[in-house]
Amino acid sequence: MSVPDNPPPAAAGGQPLRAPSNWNLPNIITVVRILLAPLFVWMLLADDGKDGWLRWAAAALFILAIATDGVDGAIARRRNLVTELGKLLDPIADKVLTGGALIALSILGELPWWVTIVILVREVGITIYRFVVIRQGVIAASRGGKIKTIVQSVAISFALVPLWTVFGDWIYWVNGILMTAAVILTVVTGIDYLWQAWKGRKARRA
Ligand SMILES: O=P(O)(O)OC[C@H](O)CO
Repeated sequence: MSVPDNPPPAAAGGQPLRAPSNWNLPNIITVVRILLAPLFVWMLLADDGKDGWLRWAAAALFILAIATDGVDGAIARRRNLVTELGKLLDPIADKVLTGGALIALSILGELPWWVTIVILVREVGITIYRFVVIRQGVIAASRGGKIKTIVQSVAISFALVPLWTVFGDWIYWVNGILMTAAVILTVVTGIDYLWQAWKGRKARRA
């Protein structure tokens, strides 16, 4: 999730207030979300992905970490704690969480590697692009990018929670449809970032 630009907070006399410190609550929440990734990946792989308590706990941890996506941004906006670091870190946290889950699912043989690779190439590519153009300001997540992350998160949650043990094998069809939607949105939104960048460059040259 990204945080929309906020006007700099102004004091009563119209003087801008000091920029918020990078080490504020929303950014700390974002860092904690990143640190949860290796933990749930380890929990998932520790028992070879078997549908025991470790699998359920790993899935619960992923859902908790990804569901707090909106929390850091909401606190940042409400308390005027929006920082450039936060805008950069937030999509990275999403990518570390979803990327970690996808790699673990592929290692377990539950998700084809090509799906993981296609998604990772797009996510890493857009992250590198953000760093390359960082001098012109951080590129916040687009609306499509936010929808993509929600669909990815739902698809990965369905793949992680061993719902087939409760509902039967038809749940694999649901997982397949969700993951297909996630891949399509991931590719389309990645192309859209590049298209917008190309249009912006062309406009600046004109
Ligand atoms: O489209 P991206 O790569 O900016 O990612 C979107 C963020 O994950 C939304 O929270």
